[in-house]
Amino acid sequence: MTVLKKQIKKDTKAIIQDEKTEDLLSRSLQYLKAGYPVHFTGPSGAGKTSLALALAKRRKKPIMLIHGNHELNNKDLIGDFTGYTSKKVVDNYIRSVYKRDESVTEIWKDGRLLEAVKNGYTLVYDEFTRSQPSTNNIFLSILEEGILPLYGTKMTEPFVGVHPDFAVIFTSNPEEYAGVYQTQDALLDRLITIFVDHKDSDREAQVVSEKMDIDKSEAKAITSLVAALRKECEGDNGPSLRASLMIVKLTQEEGIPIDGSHSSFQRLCIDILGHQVSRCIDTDEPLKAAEKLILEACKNMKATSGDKGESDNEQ
Ligand SMILES: Nc1ncnc2c1ncn2[C@@H]1O[C@H](COP(=O)(O)OP(=O)(O)OP(=O)(O)O)[C@@H](O)[C@H]1O
Repeated sequence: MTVLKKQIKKDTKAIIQDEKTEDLLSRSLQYLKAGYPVHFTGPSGAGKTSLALALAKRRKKPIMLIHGNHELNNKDLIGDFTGYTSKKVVDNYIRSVYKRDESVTEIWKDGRLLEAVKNGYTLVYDEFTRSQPSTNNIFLSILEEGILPLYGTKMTEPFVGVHPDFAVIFTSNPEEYAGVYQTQDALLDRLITIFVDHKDSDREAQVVSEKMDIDKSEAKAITSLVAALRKECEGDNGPSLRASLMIVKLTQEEGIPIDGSHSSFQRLCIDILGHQVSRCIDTDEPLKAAEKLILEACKNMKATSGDKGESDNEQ
C-alpha cells in the first residue's frame, strides 16, 4: 500500500494575523477604499513592510514596490528615454536615382510610479523618507490634484491622470533614525499615519512560533529575552522581532538548544544582539555592558522556558 504524505508548504513570507493585526488591516483597507493613502511609521523591525504588503495584497490589484533612497529621482519615478531606434530606407531601384530616408526615434520607458498611476496598481512606497523631500513632492500633485505631472521629460502632454484604482501605502522610520529626511508637512497632511510599534512579547511569540514552526513556550522565551533587552535601550532602536527570528533560525540550523544556561545559546545571543544593544545604552563601556545585560537576560530566561537539557555554562 502506498501512503501519500500530504506536504504542507509554509509560506515563510506570509504575515501572521492576530486580532490586532487583522483589525489594523481592515481599518487601513477602509481608508484606502475611501481614497486616502495609508502611512505606517514606527521603529525598525516592527512589521511595517509586512503590514503594507499584506494590505496591498488585500486590494487584489497588481502591486508596485518602490524603496526610498536618497538617489531616487524623477527619472526613476516618471520614466526616461533609454536609447534610440533608427530606421533607414535606401531606394536605388532606378540606378540613376538614389533615395535615402533616415529617421531616429527616442525610446521611452515608463518609470514605476507612472506605470502604477496609469494602470491603477497599489503602490507600496517603502521607507519613503529615505528619498529626498524634493523627489517626494510629486506625490502632492498625485494626492491633491489626481494628476502625475510629467515635468522634465520632453513629453508632449503635461500630465497623466491618476487611475481611479490607484492607491498608495507608505512606510517610514521615525525622523530621529539615521539616513531619514524630514517629510514636508504638506505631504504628511494628506496621509493617514498609523504608528506601528513593536508587538508585546506574547504577540511576537505567536509570530515566531507560527513562522518558524517551534513550540509557543520556546518562542515566548526568546521574544521575552529580546523584549527585556529592548526595554534597556534608550529610544526605540533596540532589538526587534527580526532578532528573535534570527536566533530561532540559527538554533535550528546549528542544533543549538533554546536554553539560556547553555553557552552556545548565550554566545549566539551575544553575537546577534550585542552590537545593537551596545549602541542604544549610555555607558562608558557599552559592549561589555551589553554582554552583561544579555547574559542576565539569558539567565532570567531559564525560569521562563524551564531548564531542559544539560547546562554547560562556563560562567
Ligand atoms: N505579523 C507578522 N507576521 C509574520 N512576520 C512578521 C510579522 N511582523 C513582522 N514580521 C517579520 O518581522 C521582520 C521585520 O518585519 P518588517 O520588515 O515588516 O519590519 P519593518 O518595520 O518594515 O522594518 P524596517 O523599518 O527595518 O524596514 C520580518 O522578517 C517580517 O517577516
